[in-house]
Amino acid sequence: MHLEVERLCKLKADGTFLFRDVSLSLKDKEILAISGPSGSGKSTLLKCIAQLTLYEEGIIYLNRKSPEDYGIPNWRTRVMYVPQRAPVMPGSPMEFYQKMLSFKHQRSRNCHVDPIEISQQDESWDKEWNQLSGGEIQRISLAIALSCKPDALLLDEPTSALDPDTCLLVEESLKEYACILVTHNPEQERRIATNSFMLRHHVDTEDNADVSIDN
Ligand SMILES: Nc1ncnc2c1ncn2[C@@H]1O[C@H](COP(=O)(O)OP(=O)(O)OP(=O)(O)O)[C@@H](O)[C@H]1O
Repeated sequence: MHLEVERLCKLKADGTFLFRDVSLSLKDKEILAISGPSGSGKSTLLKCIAQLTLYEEGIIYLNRKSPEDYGIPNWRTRVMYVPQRAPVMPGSPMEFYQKMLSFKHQRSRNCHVDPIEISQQDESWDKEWNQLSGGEIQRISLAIALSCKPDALLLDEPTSALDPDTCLLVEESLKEYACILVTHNPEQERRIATNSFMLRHHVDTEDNADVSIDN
């Protein structure tokens, strides 16, 4: 697996750069940590890579194929974004998971593992989403994503609502995957990141690239 991002640029609504010329590379079992101040564009960067948000310039490849080569729905099952907070949804996590499995692009991948086993919390799966704690929602959302075995996981502060012990458990489980992970926790970055960068507020001077990481 090789995910490559080359010179990705994203403009804000006012026409100035949110970030400019971000380049990065991710391979199997690597964890790339992204830190940086609030509003510097970390979540937006992940959403651009997942093809959930448009960007102005740049190219993204998975195994040398573009999102268009895969088709966007297929790309999103392979390069999967997990938001910091799951949107409020009706029903239970199990209903959500069953529905997700019925989507053509998930069905065709046919490589799911049991998310209940991954989450190690049987009792939460049949409750309504709105009866779960922030930490329970975070663990279940991550377990659903891991169970789909995406090629790359794009994780937006995946442990921000977890207690320290659960956080360490989740970190251990991530080491098997290729992840780009947004974190505000320098200790977490030290514990699990194989590579890292800080996204700062963009200063618009000539040829001012924000990040370039090449493995
Ligand atoms: N699709 C979009 N197009 C243009 N600008 C956007 C888009 N989505 C978000 N933004 C703007 O980009 C800025 C950065 O938002 P983003 O959520 O990416 O920051 P962040 O670094 O993840 O912040 P935090 O650490 O607080 O979560 C915000 O000002 C937001 O309004």
